Amino acid sequence: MADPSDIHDDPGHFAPPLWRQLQLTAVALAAIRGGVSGTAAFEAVAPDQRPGVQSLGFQVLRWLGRAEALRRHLAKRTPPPAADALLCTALALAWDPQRAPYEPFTLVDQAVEAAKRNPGTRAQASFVNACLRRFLRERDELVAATEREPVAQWNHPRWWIERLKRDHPRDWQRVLAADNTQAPMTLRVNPAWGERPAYQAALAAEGTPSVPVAASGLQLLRARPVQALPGFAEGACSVQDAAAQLAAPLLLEGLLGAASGGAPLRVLDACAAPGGKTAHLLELAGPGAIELTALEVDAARSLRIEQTLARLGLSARVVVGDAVRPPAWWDGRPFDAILLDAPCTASGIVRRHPDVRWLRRESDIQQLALQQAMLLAALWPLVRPGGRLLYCTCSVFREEGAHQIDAFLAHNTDAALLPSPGHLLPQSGRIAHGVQDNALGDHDGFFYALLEKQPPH
Ligand SMILES: C[S@@+](CC[C@H](N)C(=O)[O-])C[C@H]1O[C@@H](n2cnc3c(N)ncnc32)[C@H](O)[C@@H]1O
Repeated sequence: MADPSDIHDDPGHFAPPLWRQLQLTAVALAAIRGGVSGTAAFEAVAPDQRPGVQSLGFQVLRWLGRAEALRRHLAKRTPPPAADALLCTALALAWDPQRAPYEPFTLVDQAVEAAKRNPGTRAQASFVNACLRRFLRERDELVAATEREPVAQWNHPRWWIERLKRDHPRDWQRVLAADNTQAPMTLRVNPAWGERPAYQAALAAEGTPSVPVAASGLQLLRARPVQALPGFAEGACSVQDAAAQLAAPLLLEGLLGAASGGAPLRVLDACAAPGGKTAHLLELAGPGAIELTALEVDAARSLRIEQTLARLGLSARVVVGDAVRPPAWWDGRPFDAILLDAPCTASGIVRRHPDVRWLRRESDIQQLALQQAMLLAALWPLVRPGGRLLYCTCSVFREEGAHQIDAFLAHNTDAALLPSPGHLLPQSGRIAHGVQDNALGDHDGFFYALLEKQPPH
């Protein structure tokens, strides 16, 4: 999937009339309901209109459970998809006056205008008008009537809520609440450019205050387009969530410098695109310290690794291949360290991808867990005795995290679990609110397990 850090719901500079933005937002919602990813749905919007539409769209996706519940109360029969998407768009934006981006009556007026001006919804314009005017009159009663429905209350599918209750009985409510917040923009400073305090000062000089996170990160107090960041095009920094910034140090710390005879460490990044963690491994190791292979099954996505590395002035051996089938791409020499950032449900990065919860099916978890187990089984033989494999996913579900590793350890007696973060739950705000796993403040949900291969007896 796309790099989670690519997306920021930062309102744009140019804004077309609100009715047009609502139309485009509803089109994106209809596409997502049809199975298109949020990234693709918003990329289909013209570039000058995209920031505003994406900002509205993210808000709609965060409150879609509530909007759909309200729509069911307002209309017994589901209207045609285009009209339903527009109705739900307006309801998601207007249901809570505290969070509404415009006055609710303005949103209603403009949604009706949007319905009238689109030939695909014109026939339902008076129906949309009637539903939304009734919503304005009876808002408090309608909202109260939906309050007891978990999907309306938490804005996640029912199965997701149940799964979180089971997986994180103490923290499920906090995780769901965090999922519905807007994630901050977090950067990783490239040490080849300079020290973190120097980059923080450069940002501050341009009016962007920030706070340090993780070992080399900065959390911006106000998001900015990446091209406006000082030195971005020249590789001064990368956009990467604080939890994702743990991967490279976890894998390399203790190994760097301890390698045999000063030879570079042989490192494999097995699921590498778009290359965020590949680049961090190279930055952390410094020139010549590691010999890195970045493997990616998707040829088109592998180009993004090349682009990431070129911008940062780094280099690796980028290989298109399937990690489950090493004979096709492996030279037979064991690796000192392998990063397995496995494909997963992405249930930990819902703040940055609010569409994910609506696109996933519960059966995806099992399917992805099977893929992850196959990747682990295929890559473990490639680790040298005494070497390491770091398994990670951006998922909060235990089947893709702790349960996966428990099963792996039960079947691989030569594997030992080194001290690892385990499940990091997504959290918004700088202050830890008692989610015990978290020590970083504000970050996405991740799972990390660092495995060491025991030398043969
Ligand atoms: C979670 S993303 C990796 C993100 C990346 N590590 C980063 O930090 O920028 C998972 C990647 O694994 C790739 N992938 C999935 N199955 C694979 C396989 N069997 N072999 C190699 N790559 C695979 C996907 O195409 C996707 O690009």
